[in-house]
Amino acid sequence: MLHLQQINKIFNEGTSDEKIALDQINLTLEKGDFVTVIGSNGAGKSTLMNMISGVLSPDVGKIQIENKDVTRLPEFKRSKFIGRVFQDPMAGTAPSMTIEENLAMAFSRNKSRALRKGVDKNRKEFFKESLKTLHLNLENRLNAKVGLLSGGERQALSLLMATFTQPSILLLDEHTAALDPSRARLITDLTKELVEKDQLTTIMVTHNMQQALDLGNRLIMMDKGQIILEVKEEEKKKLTIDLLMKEFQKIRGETMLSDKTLLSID
Ligand SMILES: Nc1ncnc2c1ncn2[C@@H]1O[C@H](COP(=O)(O)OP(=O)(O)OP(=O)(O)O)[C@@H](O)[C@H]1O
Repeated sequence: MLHLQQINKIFNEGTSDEKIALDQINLTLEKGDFVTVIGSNGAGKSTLMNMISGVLSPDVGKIQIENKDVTRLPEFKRSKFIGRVFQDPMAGTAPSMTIEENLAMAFSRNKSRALRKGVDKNRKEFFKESLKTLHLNLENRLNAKVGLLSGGERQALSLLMATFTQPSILLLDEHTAALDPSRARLITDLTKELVEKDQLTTIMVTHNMQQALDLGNRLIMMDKGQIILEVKEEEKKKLTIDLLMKEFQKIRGETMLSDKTLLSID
């Protein structure tokens, strides 16, 4: 479904600004896997998302989506495989267009898949039915300009637009971080519902550990461009924030120890 093989990304290579953003990343997601990604600032989480969506290409390594090698496929050609929701509620929708126009735009981006589902003829009905799943009464506001919606409503719409054509991969990039707690909860619940409904293969970056534990069947922790911890299924269900913190501490402790070792060698 998604296969990342030996992905490396170095920014400003060979300069004093050199930064290894991704270091030998190997990751395979099966259909329906929902992976939450945590890690400290600068760990490489956004770079990983940009690599999968095609915003960036790897220096070394291979990316496959649905068994197709997309490593050198530009973002606009990859978009038919990918749905993405960003942190900023303003990023995923066009404010001067109506809800219906926004949905139509998202729909046509992934038309071939959607057409196969035979929904093109009854598009308006399909949009309304899809909007109902948000429980925000937006199905009765098809002609409202999206710029008039609240942040939470816009983020819910972005989530719907990213998912309703059933992308091969759904990327959620701290998509609840800019919302107040009650709206964040609403979007978290919606995410769970929409992803489970269609068994979408999903990667979600979050700084909220509880959210990382509550959602998904897998969790990865990144640090300094590497995946340093992977937890799956039953093991993930048993995880707590405390355990995660201890694990994080342990791993970072080891890292600090090796830094000290290096310093002492110097
Ligand atoms: N375009 C770029 N040019 C130079 N360095 C970059 C670029 N993008 C990212 N980096 C660096 O690569 C490293 C990984 O960055 P990335 O944004 O992927 O981290 P992150 O885990 O998403 O962090 P955060 O949680 O703070 O958003 C960081 O050290 C960052 O400064």
